[in-house]
Amino acid sequence: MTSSREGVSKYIEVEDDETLAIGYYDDDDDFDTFTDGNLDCSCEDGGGFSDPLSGEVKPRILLMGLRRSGKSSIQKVVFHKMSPNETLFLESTNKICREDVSNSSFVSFQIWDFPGQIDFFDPTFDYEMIFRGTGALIFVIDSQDDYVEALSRLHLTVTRAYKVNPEINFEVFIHKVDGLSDDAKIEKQRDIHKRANDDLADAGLEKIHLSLYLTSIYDHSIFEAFSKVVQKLIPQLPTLENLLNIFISNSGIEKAFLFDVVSKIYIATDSSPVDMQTYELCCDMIDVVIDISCIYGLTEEEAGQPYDKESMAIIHLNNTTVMYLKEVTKFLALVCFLREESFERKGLIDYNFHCFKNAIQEVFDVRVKVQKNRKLLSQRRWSKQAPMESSAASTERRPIGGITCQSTIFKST
Ligand SMILES: Nc1nc2c(ncn2[C@@H]2O[C@H](COP(=O)(O)OP(=O)(O)OP(=O)(O)O)[C@@H](O)[C@H]2O)c(=O)[nH]1
Repeated sequence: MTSSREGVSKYIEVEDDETLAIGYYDDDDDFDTFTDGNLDCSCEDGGGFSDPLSGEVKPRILLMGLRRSGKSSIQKVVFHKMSPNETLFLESTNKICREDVSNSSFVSFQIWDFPGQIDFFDPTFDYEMIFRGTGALIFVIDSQDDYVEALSRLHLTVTRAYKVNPEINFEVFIHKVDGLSDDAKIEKQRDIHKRANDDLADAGLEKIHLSLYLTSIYDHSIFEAFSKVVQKLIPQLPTLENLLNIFISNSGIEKAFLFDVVSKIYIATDSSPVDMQTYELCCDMIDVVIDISCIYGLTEEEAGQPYDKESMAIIHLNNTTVMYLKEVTKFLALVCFLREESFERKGLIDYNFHCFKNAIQEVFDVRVKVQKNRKLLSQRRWSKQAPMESSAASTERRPIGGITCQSTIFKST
């Protein structure tokens, strides 16, 4: 399964304080510039879940850390399906690279991969401009290396970013933990957590919250960590969680995940705890569905979409658990875990799923409306044609939590 943009990665080169050369590296590695500066690169989506809002401001995720800590590898493995072994041949990044990830409307953001050493004192580096529009800052620490320098860099980066934008989520990936024993992992995490927080406390910045994750590109931990980072940037998350809770409790399902199929990031799950094994099984199931579909599901005339409206799969595990995957949108899948006896009421589950899908559509529609109004508002602000306070559009904004889903879900008995 590939995004429709595979092979063409969009990048941005920071040239000076104000000027950004916007363009992309194509397969022959030439940097081509968009003359009109049009950055809209969301995927076309016939399923009705595309984002028709060109010019929408997407949350920005920054990947920072020392040289060779693994930033580019993370981006390539999670978003470009690069196999972990291939990352051995990645060259060092020497300029800021930007990529738009627009798999579905809920998973839509920009990733900025920074070269190892950013000099905050370099006058040509406008870090204020960069941090101002940032949703999450991922700082990657190589756990197989001495991390004293990384910690001081983390401190400098976090304090600078916080001063510019206190809303940023600070995420620390303690990376390359594949070479460590379980005890060593816990010990490293504890030590890094303590030292980083002590440094912040010394600077009087104990209110800054750092979230720590143990990650490796050689297992699913990097996908799980990225899922959590992305989830924090989805304003509709509580609504999605709520919908999943209602769906599973009325259908006899034990656990359900809403997955972005392309990246295998789960954008929401019900409120019961997630264990790594369950998450890994879901990822494997998605791979199986896509692989089987690629091999047996595509006719020669088809342009090659292995995931579509018809996509669904049922896997019976040997512990009386059933895994059930259903297509929600062109880019989203619902993966559920349930007992065999609950699966006997498949009709009820399918009906409830239908209601769930409609509810997701409603959430999406509200989001589109909010974004449209925001765009309208900013256009008006720029053209100074209408005062901001009296804009009718602003009255249209309503909190996403206020959605009432009208679909009736039937209760499993
Ligand atoms: N063992 C292990 N190696 C990793 C992991 N992630 C990345 N690497 C390796 O780390 C090396 C550096 O990775 P890069 O992704 O180029 O690092 P970077 O941070 O982008 O480096 P710069 O571009 O120089 O800033 C590569 O050889 C990767 O194969 C991991 O999870 N485990």
